[in-house]
Amino acid sequence: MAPAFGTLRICEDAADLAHKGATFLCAHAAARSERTIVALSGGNTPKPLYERLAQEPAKSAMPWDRVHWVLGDERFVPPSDPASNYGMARAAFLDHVPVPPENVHPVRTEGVTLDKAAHDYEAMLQGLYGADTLQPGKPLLNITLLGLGDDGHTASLLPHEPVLQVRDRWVRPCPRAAWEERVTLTYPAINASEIVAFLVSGEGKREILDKILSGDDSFPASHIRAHGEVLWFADRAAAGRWA
Ligand SMILES: O=C1O[C@H](COP(=O)(O)O)[C@@H](O)[C@H](O)[C@H]1O
Repeated sequence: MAPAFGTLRICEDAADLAHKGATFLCAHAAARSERTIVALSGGNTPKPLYERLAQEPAKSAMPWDRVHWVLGDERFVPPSDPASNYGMARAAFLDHVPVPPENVHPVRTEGVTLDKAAHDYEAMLQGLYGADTLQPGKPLLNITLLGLGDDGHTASLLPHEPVLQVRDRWVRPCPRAAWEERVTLTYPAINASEIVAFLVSGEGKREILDKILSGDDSFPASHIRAHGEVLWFADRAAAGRWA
């Protein structure tokens, strides 16, 4: 049985998922002679993968000087807050690797309004892209890592939120999110990725992953696509009958 979209990469467990994800990221970036832009996901699942990036062999394999790191979404809290996606990525790997500071692009969450944070992040992405309009065939992001919430959300594309309807902006604030305020990349921005890699781990994600792979299109994550390929890195606990 083939997934409704994308390709499954089955991993034995969470540790194997972190290993395979980090290996994939390093290999892809190392194979490119030009700049690679990686969008990081937040939440709990990617942390072990990020920690791998700060360890050998990934630390030496990653061409740090030509990889840029952006956030797929961010909680509107200071980096020191445990909920901060940037704070988590820093603690897990960015503070421990030879990445040039100008290659790291956090969402500003202090001293600005939520709207301005989203506006400025969009402007930053447009600067990286070199245009304020997405061009057919020219990806905005090279690799976008995404998680999968048990409600089917991904990035901060939360079920029933107005941001799901946005087609003309790359970054939007999420003022009415179910949890804390957030900033998120929109469908047009995420779907302008060369590769999207979902990271899905644990039995708690089995039901939602099964629904999405089976073609249920009622969830935010069901509408993610890529210029190139969508990969599902899923451990056996999450993949269930798909493994
Ligand atoms: O893509 C994402 O997905 C997660 C789901 O997180 P997890 O903790 O269940 O792995 C989401 O909340 C996060 O902000 C986002 O980047």
